[in-house]
Amino acid sequence: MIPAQLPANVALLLDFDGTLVDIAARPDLAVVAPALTERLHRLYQRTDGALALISGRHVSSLRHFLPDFPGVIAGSHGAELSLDAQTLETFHGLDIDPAALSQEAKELAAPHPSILIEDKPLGVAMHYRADPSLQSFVEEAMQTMLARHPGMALQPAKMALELHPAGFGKDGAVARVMSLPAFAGRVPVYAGDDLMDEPAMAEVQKRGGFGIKIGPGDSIARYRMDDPVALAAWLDAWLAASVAG
Ligand SMILES: O=P(O)(O)OC[C@H]1O[C@H](O[C@H]2O[C@H](CO)[C@@H](O)[C@H](O)[C@H]2O)[C@H](O)[C@@H](O)[C@@H]1O
Repeated sequence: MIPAQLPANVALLLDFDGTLVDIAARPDLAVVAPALTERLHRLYQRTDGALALISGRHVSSLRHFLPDFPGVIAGSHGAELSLDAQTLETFHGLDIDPAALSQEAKELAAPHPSILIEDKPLGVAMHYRADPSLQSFVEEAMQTMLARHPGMALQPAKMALELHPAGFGKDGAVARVMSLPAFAGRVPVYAGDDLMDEPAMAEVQKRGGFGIKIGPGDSIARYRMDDPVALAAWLDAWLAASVAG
């Protein structure tokens, strides 16, 4: 079911992969349409700045794809917060050596060259999208990494498993963003496509807002849309109606 409209005083919280852009073969191959950049600027203006990306990606990856994004970015599953291009705050208290994690993951994945290791500043991800039959192998390898790194946790993603600081998730990211001045007192609406988005859906619905699940799969979100194209069209219609009204 598609929501009839957005609340007048909405805070828009948006996931990136699978929600604003289509899922791609590899993380670096995500494609940002020029219309998306323009849409995000208009949403930022229409919400008086209450626009945030809430992503499993790290902030610098999101700024690479959306260099002019005007809103707030909560990255790395809520362990990072960036209010603008000049600021980046991290919240974990761990001593993380990303190069060592990357090397370790590469060694564990070495028997299967189709596994992709994604370097992340606060962890590492192992992707098996190129060969989904390697899911169990990846799960086992990442369990090995988890056992070696106290304070870290595993986060399943689409055709991937990520090691990242424990105690962080998108529900915490939503709570942190909603406490910022531009967001406080507004009705949070969250759109996401993945399992890792479900805690965020729960958090916004607990706060009187609603979630929108993008694509197939079980979800506690009150609403659903087929794909990023459907979400984009719905947001554009809301922006157009705002101008007309
Ligand atoms: O929270 P998100 O913004 O949705 O980010 C979640 C993870 O997305 C990326 O991986 C996923 O998208 C890739 C590109 O479409 C795809 O190739 C991969 O299979 C998906 O799992 C990203 O690479 C991760 O770091 C994010 O945590």
